[in-house]
Amino acid sequence: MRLQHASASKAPDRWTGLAVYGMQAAGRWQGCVAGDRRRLRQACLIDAATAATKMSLTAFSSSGTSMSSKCPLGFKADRKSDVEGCPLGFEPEIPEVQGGGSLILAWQVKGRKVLVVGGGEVAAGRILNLLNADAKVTVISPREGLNREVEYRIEHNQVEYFDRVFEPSDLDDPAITMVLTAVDDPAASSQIYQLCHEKHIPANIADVPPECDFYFGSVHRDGPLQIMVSTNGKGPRLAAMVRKRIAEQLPDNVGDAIKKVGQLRMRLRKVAPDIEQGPKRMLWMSRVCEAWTLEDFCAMDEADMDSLLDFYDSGGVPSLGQLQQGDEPHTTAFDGSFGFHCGI
Ligand SMILES: C[C@@]1(CC(=O)O)c2cc3[nH]c(cc4nc(cc5[nH]c(cc(n2)[C@H]1CCC(=O)O)[C@@](C)(CC(=O)O)[C@@H]5CCC(=O)O)C(CC(=O)O)=C4CCC(=O)O)c(CCC(=O)O)c3CC(=O)O
Ligand SMILES: NC(=O)C1=CN([C@@H]2O[C@H](COP(=O)(O)OP(=O)(O)OC[C@H]3O[C@@H](n4cnc5c(N)ncnc54)[C@H](O)[C@@H]3O)[C@@H](O)[C@H]2O)C=CC1
Repeated sequence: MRLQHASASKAPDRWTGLAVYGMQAAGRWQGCVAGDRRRLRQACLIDAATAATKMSLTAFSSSGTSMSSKCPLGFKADRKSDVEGCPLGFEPEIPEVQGGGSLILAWQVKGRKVLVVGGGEVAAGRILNLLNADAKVTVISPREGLNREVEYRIEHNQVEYFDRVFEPSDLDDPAITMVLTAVDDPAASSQIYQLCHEKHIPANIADVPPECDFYFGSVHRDGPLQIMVSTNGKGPRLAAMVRKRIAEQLPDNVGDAIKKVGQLRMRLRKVAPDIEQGPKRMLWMSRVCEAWTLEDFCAMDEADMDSLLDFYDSGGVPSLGQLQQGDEPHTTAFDGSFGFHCGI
């Protein structure tokens, strides 16, 4: 019998804390993976190919719950004591809760009705954010207070417009998904918030953070890429500074690179459409993303994409350079080792 402990080394930021134990008994490899639930799910993906061919993998969550239901290939479930009895032991890594933050989401408002009250500079920024997300925007604000940008949106029919102050009946339309106020009248702001609250309409009241169901953040946009920075109300101007610093670090055409990855993923789904292919598809796509740099994706063209997809069946992941030199896919099956070695 031979014992082997292998921990992930390829991408330590992602895999720290994951341990894979392999044991060879009667000529057959038995493996168990120790780590938290998230890592176990990743581990199950990593080892999908291996398990299907060479390993019998047993996975446990840190609470001892069997992970079999989560494992794409239905790994054999067993008892936690088997892990505890594992000669190398393990330290499950449980993410620490850091309360006081916001739940950052990418809200899909496409085609939904959003009411903006106010037509000044802050409203102009809100309207742009909404139009960028394909929302149907209604603006309510007296004409004399309109900012030039808001006037432009109205003139070009990019928004629906009512030339008057807010009235409570403006909230009667059940199609209203969200309300944003940016007015220079604190009493009006609080009244609108109260009404939205009663009607369960999520609202952002620009001048009153405690009366916001959600805050805006500083957003970097490049095609499909959006990066939002929030300081949770502490320093909005700093949010903009951090956003600019992050954007400076990115390759110029990273938005295009992301579009291309989107195409690659769609084409991959055509090459491997079956639901059972899901784990292999995700594993291969993850490996490509880890092996290639952002700059590689920026440089990838249609022909590279086609050649790359030719490697999917074998599970191989060529570098961009290899693709461009015309390397052919290997015919041998992918061993599933994903950068760590289990001595199989
Ligand atoms: C809580 C929040 C609620 C919300 O608006 O959703 C909020 C609240 C308030 N902002 C105020 C002031 C300023 N806000 C900005 C700029 C931005 N403010 C944004 C978001 C947020 N602002 C939310 C928290 C987000 C976070 O903390 O991360 C950004 C990120 C996004 C956006 O607005 O789209 C956008 C930068 C976008 C970019 O440039 O990329 C500037 C700078 C400038 O205009 O250049 C100033 C002046 C300088 C200063 O005061 O710091 C005031 C005081 C008003 C007063 O004193 O009267 C309040 C109310 C209060 O704090 O009480
Ligand atoms: N959250 C944020 O990022 C920021 C918030 N603010 C706050 O946002 C608010 C708006 O700021 P600005 O756009 O610079 O002001 P602004 O004075 O340029 O615009 C206010 C707009 O609200 C309209 N308005 C006033 N009362 C109204 C009502 N009852 N119904 C409909 N429209 C009405 C005015 O006609 C005008 O178009 C201010 O209270 C300001 O303190 C200011 C800077 C940043």
